[in-house]
Amino acid sequence: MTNETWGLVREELIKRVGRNNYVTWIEPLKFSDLKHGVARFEVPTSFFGDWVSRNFSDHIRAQLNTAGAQVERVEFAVANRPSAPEAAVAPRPAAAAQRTRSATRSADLEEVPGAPLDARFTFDSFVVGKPNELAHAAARRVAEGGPVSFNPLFLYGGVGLGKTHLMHAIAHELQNRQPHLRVLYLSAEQFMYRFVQALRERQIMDFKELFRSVDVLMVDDVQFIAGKDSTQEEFFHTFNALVDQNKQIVISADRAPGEIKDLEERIKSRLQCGLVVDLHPTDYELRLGILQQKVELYRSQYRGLVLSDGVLEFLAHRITTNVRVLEGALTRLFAFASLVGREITLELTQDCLADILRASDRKLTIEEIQRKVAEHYNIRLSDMIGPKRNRTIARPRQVAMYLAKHLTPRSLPEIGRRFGGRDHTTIMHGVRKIEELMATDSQLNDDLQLLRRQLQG
Ligand SMILES: Nc1ncnc2c1ncn2[C@@H]1O[C@H](COP(=O)(O)OP(=O)(O)OP(=O)(O)O)[C@@H](O)[C@H]1O
Repeated sequence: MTNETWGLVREELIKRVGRNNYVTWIEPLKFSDLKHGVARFEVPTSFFGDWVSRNFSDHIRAQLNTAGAQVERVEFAVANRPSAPEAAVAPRPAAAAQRTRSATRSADLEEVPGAPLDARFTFDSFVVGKPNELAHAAARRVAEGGPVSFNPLFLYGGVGLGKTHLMHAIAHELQNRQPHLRVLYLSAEQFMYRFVQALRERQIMDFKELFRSVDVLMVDDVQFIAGKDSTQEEFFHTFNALVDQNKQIVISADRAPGEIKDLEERIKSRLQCGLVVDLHPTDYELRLGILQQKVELYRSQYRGLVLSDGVLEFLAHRITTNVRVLEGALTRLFAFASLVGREITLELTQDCLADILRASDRKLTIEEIQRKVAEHYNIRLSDMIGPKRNRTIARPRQVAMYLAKHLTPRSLPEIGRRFGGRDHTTIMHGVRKIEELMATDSQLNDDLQLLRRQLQG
């Protein structure tokens, strides 16, 4: 294979990986040689090589094979040249246009090595509903890039509710509005990975400098660093340095800062300093809105497909787990219907999505609620059904009664039986007590929200 052939193959990869990824990760690859089924490429840094290898080597291999080259493996090696400091990091996503425009700027200014952004995750494609309107409004405010009004913006919520989507949307918007800003988006896992690599390669000063020199830092899934002491420590210092310089930070996690176990107290309290907003579980209207938007997108891809009335409503009603599952269901349905060339009817939907529908139907049991609540309050499961009356036991028990009443279809006597044979009036009293306390006790409200989220997945 020649360099020229690689040039052509490379262009084809845009379709697979998107333009941003292409510009950041594929274009800089230099083809070295292809021998015995191994295609070798030169990369600017070892981080770059690791990243491309982990994220894009399958795409590259597949594309090379499609073009007729016989490739079993793709390897990346750092170019053999004196290491200039600026060669130690990868270019920032979508920075190519800027790179040509501002060729005179110092090299390190242009090199912010973040994770690739998903081109589909924009504000335009984000459907707003009651459960996410506050998170959306806060994200929009940050994306305007005006004076920093809250720092950090902390977005949290259950699996697949749109945290990553909103973070990418902020990054896209900032890059469009203010291309000179250095926006760094990465997951907490990548933060740790980069930190460990910097330690190993004795480049910790470069690491510090780099992370302290961005204008906007976005870290996804921060709960990942809980319990990882030196990473937490480094994160803490980075965080402080940026806040001191009045740089915007956006963080996401699967739960509120105070609820992340094994996260240092000082980090928890810093994370709570800005605006903490919750992406609530979706409601029916939001799910329907998301499905309608997706169908619009699919119309161009699957021309001629007919969708019967009531199918989207059925899906929005039945698949309540998370948006990722909902999207997956719709994608499968359209692909299947187009393969068999049939109209998407309710019947076809039920057949094609039987497994997903069954999984979504899973009923929550009172035992699961008791177990989760006991774990949350750190009491023994046996105390849920036992006779103890002291408040540290009785209150969690009432919380479990309340959740059993609201999250399962069980009657009060049935719930009573599962709580060690208690009378239905005791259950009613417990439920009322919690309802009363909810009016004044914000900690209790937080606990209930978290538990609901965990139980309803
Ligand atoms: N309000 C929304 N409008 C449109 N799409 C959405 C919305 N919420 C979520 N999605 C879509 O659902 C999928 C999952 O969202 P995302 O990856 O942002 O979830 P997450 O909250 O980061 O989940 P995780 O906890 O797994 O990291 C994505 O494809 C995203 O585009």
